[in-house]
Amino acid sequence: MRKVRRGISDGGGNREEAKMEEDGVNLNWSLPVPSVQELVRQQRPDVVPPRYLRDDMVLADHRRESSQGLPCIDLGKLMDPPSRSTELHNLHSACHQWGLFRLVNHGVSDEGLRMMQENVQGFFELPYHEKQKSAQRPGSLEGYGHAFVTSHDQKLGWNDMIFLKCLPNHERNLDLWPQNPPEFRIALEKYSEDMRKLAVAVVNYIGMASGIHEGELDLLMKSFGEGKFEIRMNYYPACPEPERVIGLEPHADISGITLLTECADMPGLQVLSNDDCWVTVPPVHGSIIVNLGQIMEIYSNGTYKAPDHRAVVNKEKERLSIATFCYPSPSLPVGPSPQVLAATGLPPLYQTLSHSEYMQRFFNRKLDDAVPFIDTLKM
Ligand SMILES: O=C(O)CCC(=O)C(=O)O
Ligand SMILES: [Fe+2]
Repeated sequence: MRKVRRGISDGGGNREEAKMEEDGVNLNWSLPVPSVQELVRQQRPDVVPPRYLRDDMVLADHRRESSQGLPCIDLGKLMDPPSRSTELHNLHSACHQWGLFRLVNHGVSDEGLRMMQENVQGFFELPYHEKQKSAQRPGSLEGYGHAFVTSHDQKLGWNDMIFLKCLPNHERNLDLWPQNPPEFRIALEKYSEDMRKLAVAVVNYIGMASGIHEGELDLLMKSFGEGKFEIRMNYYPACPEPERVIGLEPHADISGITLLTECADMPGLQVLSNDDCWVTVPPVHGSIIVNLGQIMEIYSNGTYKAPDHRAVVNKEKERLSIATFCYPSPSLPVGPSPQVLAATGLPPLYQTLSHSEYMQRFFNRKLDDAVPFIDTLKM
């Protein structure tokens, strides 16, 4: 069993949580907590306030390894018939061993990436009261705030975020979309379209690499083309004691795949390797990090993995990242691929659920550290 908690922040079994569980209240919301960016800006602390201290988790776990060996996949080579089969083989190993890879030649224009990154940076540079116009409303995770804070004494990540539903269009809550910087909305619309196109292409090749073909492959691509795209923009301020906090705590995404870009060249993302080391994924200008989410781990019947990853922070400078969570259409059940099962001759490791049941199980699950979410879906 995996050691790392999945998907949800530390809560530690206190009274509020126990009560929420009794009441059947789900976790698709977050308590308002102070902005870390404001805390740093106003107080310029020399030491980290107690609520952010994660000595328990971070120090025990702070072995680092070089990034050598992290896979890099070239989408141009996948698209080009003469180089395809070698690159599919590399993609298969990347998804199997890491569940994460750097993608180059991805076809998203530098201009599109830059415009989005500048607008995200511009949003976080606004005065607090301006950002608060997009603040999360009670009972929802969408908007400017924090995710998965469910009790008043819960430890916090060194992070502020804004989380917005982008596609399909009718899922947008435009009242939460910042009007400032003035080009933010245009940039986000364009970026989410770019991410949709890219996700369809990436999923096509991940499907091929896992041995899926014809009708099922078409269905997989179509369902990502019609899928849900949700974007989380993260701001991690510089921290006086970076080794004592965590930017974003270890988790695996519940998406199909996640496409991650970074606004500058500050490292922070780390992925857990097969031999349990946190490996830094250094930013490389213009590339996009792809990590598999738990829907793809289930779809591949466990052949591919949704890796545990986390973000650490540093003393020198803030770091900003943009994570696009790409989900297949809710009409596609979440379960092992019939063609993968047929090709491997293995029994299904996971149950097949409707998309809404999968999401409900995630948000309604018990805050039980011992069992990672994906393991609760095993047969
Ligand atoms: O900031 C990062 O590099 C990681 C972001 C992430 O994992 C997430 O938002 O789910
Ligand atoms: Fe993530």
